[in-house]
Amino acid sequence: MKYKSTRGGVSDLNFTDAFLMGLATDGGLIVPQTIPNVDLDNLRDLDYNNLAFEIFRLFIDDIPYNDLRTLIGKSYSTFDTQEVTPVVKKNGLFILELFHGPTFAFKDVALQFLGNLFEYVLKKRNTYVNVLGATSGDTGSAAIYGLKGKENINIFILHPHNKVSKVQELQMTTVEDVNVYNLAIEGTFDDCQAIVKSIFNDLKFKEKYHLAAVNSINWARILAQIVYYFYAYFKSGVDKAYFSVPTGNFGDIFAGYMAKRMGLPIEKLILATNSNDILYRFVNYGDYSTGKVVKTLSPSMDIQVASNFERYLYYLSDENSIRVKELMDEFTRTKKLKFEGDLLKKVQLDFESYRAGVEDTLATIKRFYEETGYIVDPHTAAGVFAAIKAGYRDVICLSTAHPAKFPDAIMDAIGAYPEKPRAISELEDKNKRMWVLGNSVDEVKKFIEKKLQKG
Ligand SMILES: Cc1ncc(COP(=O)(O)O)c(C=O)c1O
Ligand SMILES: N[C@@H](CCOP(=O)(O)O)C(=O)O
Repeated sequence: MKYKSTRGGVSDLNFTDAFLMGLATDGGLIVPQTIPNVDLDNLRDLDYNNLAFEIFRLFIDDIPYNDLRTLIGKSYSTFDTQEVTPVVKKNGLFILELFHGPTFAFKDVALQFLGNLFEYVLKKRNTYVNVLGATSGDTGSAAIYGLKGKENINIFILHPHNKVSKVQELQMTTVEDVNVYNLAIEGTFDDCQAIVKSIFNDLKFKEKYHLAAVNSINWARILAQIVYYFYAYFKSGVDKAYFSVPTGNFGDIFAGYMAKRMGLPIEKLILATNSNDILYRFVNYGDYSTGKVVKTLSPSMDIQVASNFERYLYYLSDENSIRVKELMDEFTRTKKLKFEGDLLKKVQLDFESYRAGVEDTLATIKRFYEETGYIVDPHTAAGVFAAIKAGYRDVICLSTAHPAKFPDAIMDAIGAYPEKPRAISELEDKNKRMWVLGNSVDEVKKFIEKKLQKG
């Protein structure tokens, strides 16, 4: 399998080079040059690790199979269930529980693998990386847990200061390994993501400091997330699948789109947003224009500019890189894109979208709890809200985080705190380490330079 950029300036990369490149050097996102088709019958009865192996090997042909199996086994041995992503049925909905990893959010599924993959690749190539990432709360902790203490890796994670949940902040800032740097930026997640992309686009700086990516701009993230769509489809036993996906950066739902393109019978991808509704407006009205980021009960989805939108745009434009580049340049200039007619109809064949405001989120947590005794976190609640609105039978809702990461929202909804896993309750007593920086590319660059020169 070879990889190329959505903007056409990079092509014929093998998987490992695509993985290390992260953001393509022409500013685009990396995609596979072809999309493999799967034979569902060969995958149907596999356990999670074997399913992951069968899917990964369609996209990775430069890592020996035995090593790939070992990496997968090591990555998912840290989950609290062998199923890795179990599926439970509640009130006519399937809940795909993606929060059984070390940081209790779906990001662990990919980032446990990426941590081990970095370690493996760096050893093979006898080199090092400095990982740079942006987080609205969950990617940061999952990446830190995936990479902390690993040799030849430093990790710099930017989060919006005071805009992530208390538990999310503690998960990131209580890790004391010397290779971990938490930077709290005086801005929004969009600002953090823009700083990170701007630094990656400074190719001299990127090369000089061996920068690498852990956000979903890295193709390996998407790849690892494709697996659980297959897993949930087989576990649920549905014939045609409807997936409801709480969405912010468009990475998770894009993995579902890829699964569909690989032959998984997905009838519809239901895209759930919170009040930061740019993707809801895109799907329903063809209006992809940025608004102001607002703070909600689901902070990890408090995003306007969705990183992976460009990957979808590439397929929506029939893999026309010139068109993608034109559209992305227009978006950079005007902060808006408009889609109409047949193009919008094409979007609506794949997706439908609903927006859960604060009251919808609270009411969904409450109602679902009263009817089933099961507590969903505020992000999952947006997906459950959307699934109920859509009204299809047997929708599979991606449960992207454990409710204990957002105890205050749960208290507001049901009048009680969710049970805390020990790893979360222990956080309060630990030492914290973070640096508060302005919303400035230069400040972040200077910070990185200073820390790396010292080290
Ligand atoms: C708990 C949770 N749910 C949903 C999302 C949205 O996922 P994506 O950004 O892949 O659209 C995020 C952030 O990525 C998250 O942390
Ligand atoms: N919601 C995410 C934002 C970053 O998304 P990513 O999937 O591109 O890493 C978070 O929790 O950090």
